[in-house]
Amino acid sequence: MSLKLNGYHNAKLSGQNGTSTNGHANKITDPDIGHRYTYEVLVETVDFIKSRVPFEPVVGIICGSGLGKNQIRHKNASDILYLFSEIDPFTGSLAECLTSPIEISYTTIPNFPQSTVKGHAGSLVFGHLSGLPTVCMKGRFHYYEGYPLWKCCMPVRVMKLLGVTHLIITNAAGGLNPKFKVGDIMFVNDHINIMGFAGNNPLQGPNDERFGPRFPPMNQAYNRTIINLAKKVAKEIGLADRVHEGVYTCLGGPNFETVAELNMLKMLGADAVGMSTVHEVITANHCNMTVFAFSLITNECVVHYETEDEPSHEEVMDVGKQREDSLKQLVTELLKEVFHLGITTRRG
Ligand SMILES: O=P(O)(O)O[C@H]1O[C@H](CO)[C@@H](O)[C@H]1O
Ligand SMILES: Nc1nc2[nH]cnc2c(=O)[nH]1
Repeated sequence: MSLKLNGYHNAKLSGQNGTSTNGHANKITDPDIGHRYTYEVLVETVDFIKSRVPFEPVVGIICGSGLGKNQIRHKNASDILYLFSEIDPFTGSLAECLTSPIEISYTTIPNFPQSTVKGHAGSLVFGHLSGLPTVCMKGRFHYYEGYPLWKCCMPVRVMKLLGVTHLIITNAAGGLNPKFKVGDIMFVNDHINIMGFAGNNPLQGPNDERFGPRFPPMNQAYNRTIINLAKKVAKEIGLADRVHEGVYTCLGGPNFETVAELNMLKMLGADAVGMSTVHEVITANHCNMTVFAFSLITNECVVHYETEDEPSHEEVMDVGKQREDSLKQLVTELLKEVFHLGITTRRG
C-alpha cells in the first residue's frame, strides 16, 4: 500500500540508521528504540481499519473523560459493531452524533493500545457528522496509564494516515481561571507543555519525515479561525456566557494537584489543567493537521487550604454527562461552519 503525506513520502526515516536530521553521527540513547511505532507498523493498522470502513474520514474527534463513555448498541459481538439505525444526535456521548456508525473496538485493532480508564470506552467509531466523514476516538490514552507519550499519540498518526485533516480534541479539565465555573467550556488557544520542560515529548526519538519535520513550530498550534467560528456558534446556540478562551496545561497525573502546584500553574499563565491533550496537539501539528481543542471545566481547582472540597474522577464524569448535549450541539454546528468556509490544513 502506498500512502503519500505532504511530500514526505520518499524521505528516509532519520535517526534510526545512524544519521540524524542535523547530519551528526547519531548515538541513540532512547530506551524505547525498537518498540516505537514505525511508519510501516502504522500502515498495517491503517490497512486493517480501511478493510472495515468503506469511506475515508476527514474529521477526527478525541473524546475527553465522560464524553466518550457510552457503549453504542450493536447487533453482534464481532469485532465490527454495525449499528441498527440512525441515532438521535443529541443523546448519548459525542460519538453517538455520528450517523450510520461503524464501531471498532481497540482490542481488535492491530498494534493499538488499550483503554484502562473509566469514562474512556475504547473504540473507534466511524460515521458522518454534519455530513462529513468522521472518526471518533471513544477513549484516549494517558501517560498515567503507563503509556509513553509517543504511544498515547499513536491514534493521531493513524487518523492522519486514514485521511483526517481536521482534529477536534476535547478534554475534562480543572478550572484555574477564577472566572470559570463548573460546566463552562474553554476554547484552548495555547498550551504550556510542562512535561516537555522536563524533556518528555511525544516527538522525542527518531523523526520520520514522512510525518513531519524534526523541529516543528508550535506557535500556531490551535487554529485561530476555528476558535473564532466556535465563539460565533456558541453565541448562536445560547452558550455565549458559558464559553471562554484560554491556556491549557497538562500534568502527568494520575493524582490531582496540590494547592501549591495549582497556584504555581496559575502564576505561569494556565487557565485550565488536565492530564491529556498537549501531546496529542503536538503530534497533530507535527503531521500538519488543523487542530481545534476545548476543555469542559469539570471542577474548580482548589487553590487555598481552607476548604474540605476535593476533586474526583466521579465528579469529572458527572459534569461530562450533564454538559454532553451542549457539547454535541457545539461540535455539530461548528463542523458545518468549518467546512462551509473550507479551512485548509496548517501548511496548505
Ligand atoms: O483529559 P481527559 O481524558 O478528558 O480526562 C481528564 O479527567 C481525568 C481525571 O478525572 C484525567 O484523565 C484528565 O486528563
Ligand atoms: N490534572 C487535572 N486533571 C483534571 N481533569 C479534570 N479535572 C482535573 C483537575 O483538576 N486536574
